[in-house]
Order: sequence, then structure tokens, then C-alpha cells
Amino acid sequence: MSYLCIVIKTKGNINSPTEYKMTKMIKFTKMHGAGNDYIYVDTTKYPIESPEKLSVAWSAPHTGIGSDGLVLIGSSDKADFNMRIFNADGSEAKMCGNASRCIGKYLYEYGLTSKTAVTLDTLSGIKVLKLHVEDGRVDTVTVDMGIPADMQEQTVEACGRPFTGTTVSMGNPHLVIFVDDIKEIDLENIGPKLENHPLFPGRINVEFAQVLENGKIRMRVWERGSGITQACGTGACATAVAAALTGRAGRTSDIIMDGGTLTIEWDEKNGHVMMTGGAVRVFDGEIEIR
Ligand SMILES: N[C@H](CCC[C@H](N)C(=O)O)C(=O)O
Repeated sequence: MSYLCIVIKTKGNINSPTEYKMTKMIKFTKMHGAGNDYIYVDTTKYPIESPEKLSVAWSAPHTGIGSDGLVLIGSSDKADFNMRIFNADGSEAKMCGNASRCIGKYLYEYGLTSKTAVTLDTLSGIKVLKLHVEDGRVDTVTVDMGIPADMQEQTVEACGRPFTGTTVSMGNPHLVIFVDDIKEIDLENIGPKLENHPLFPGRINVEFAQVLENGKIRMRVWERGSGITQACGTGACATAVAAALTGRAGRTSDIIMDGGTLTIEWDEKNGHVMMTGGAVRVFDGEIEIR
């Protein structure tokens, strides 16, 4: 009886932990608000260790899932739930308007809540979401974005010319610049120079806006940490506040962005900014973490 004996030479003991890279599957949901798309993970089920690194890897269009960043939904002892948001470059932001609406949809439609008023703990404080439910679906959400801050006129030199705008914080910083013709703005070139200008040591989100004949406002955004996005919820709020502050509009504005329109109301009585807009679930998926 002959035996064939095969010896497989390995480096060291193949059972040692270093040889076996532990991998785990993470379920995620891809969603967008006015085209501002993020990857959403329920970290109560799928805890994430290095969100900064994963946001960069997963946001990549060709080698990852492709998105403007990563949003983690977690538990909170101060509110119904917690939100953390990471830009495509891995930087963590304090607030995301479009993501907060999508989280409202996610929580209700995935059965994590049956409430239509949900509190969300963020790095810029607790936000209140009002879910507009129809036939068991949430397609529109109104978010109380709180009170705008740090409003001041600012002139910044970039690309050989001055840009005068209004800074507004919605928990995250924005520079809103009104122009006569938004089509003239080379956002790809100007955006990063303003985002990274030394005047803004924490960098800044940049919005160019044009008031239209019908009183609506057309806005395009270069987001800190993500570049040009289809829409920016906090940016739409900052734009509406800047328009009201500078007498270009009233306290309610429709902000028309590349990916969709948000309605912003700056309440005269309590100073809060209310943002209303859509939330869309694109697909569910799972991805391996090595
Ligand atoms: N890029 C922003 C975070 C995302 C905000 C935006 N996507 C929104 O909908 O508000 C920042 O670094 O402050």
C-alpha cells in the first residue's frame, strides 16, 4: 500500500492568531438626503472600531462602496439614539443635516422606533426629528437644527481675488458667499482653497448661493472633508440664515441644490432653524472588515 505524503511548509504555526486575520461581516444601508449619500451602520448590532479609516476606504468610489462618508447609529443615555458622522476623508463632523433625516427614516422603517418624534444625540447637541409617516413609510423629515451661531461677515482672499461672505455655524462651520451667477463659479478650484484657508483653522464648509427671481435660492456646496456634494443640510440652513441676515430673503427659503431642494424656516420666536426634506433608502448590503 503506498501513501502520498504532502508536507506544506508554512512560516511558523498556522494556527497562531497572526496567521488567521479575523474578519467580520458588517451590514450597512446606503441612503441619501437630496443626493448627499452616506453609508449607515447600526453599531448596536455591528460595532465599528476604526470609523475614520473605514470611512475613507468605504467612501472610495471605485474600490469601496462609494459615498460622501460614513454615519454610525448608536445608543445614547441622553437621547433616543446617537449619531456620529465621518466625512469621506475620515474627519469626524459635529453634525449632518441630510444624515439626520435619513436616520429618522432608518429608525422607523427598520423598527428601531415607533415614535414620530425622535431625539438624536450629536456632537453639536441633541436634535429633534419629526418623522412624516405615510402608509408606514418615512419619506420626509423635519429636523430642529437648533440656533445658528458665529454669524459674521468675512472676506477671504483666494485664487487672486477677494470673496466676501457670511460665516454661520450650525454645529459645524459654513462660509456662505452670494453671487450674481452661480454658473460662473469654478467650485472645484475655489472650494478647496476656501475650505483650507488659514482663516479657518478647523477648515470650513463653503456654499455659493444665488437668489433667483422667484425668491428661491440656488446653492452649490464644497463640503469640508468630502468636496463637492449633491446637497448639504447644515449648508442649506446656513445659506437660509445668511440670506435672511443680509436682507436677501425672508426667514423661510427653499434652497435648491444639485441633488434636491430643502425648505428652511428660521423661527422668529425661538431662533431655531427647522429643516424639512426627503430621505431615501438606496440599498442594503454587507461588507467584510479584515
Ligand atoms: N462636511 C460637513 C459634515 C456633513 C454635513 C452635510 N453633509 C449636511 O448634510 O449637513 C462638516 O465637515 O462639517
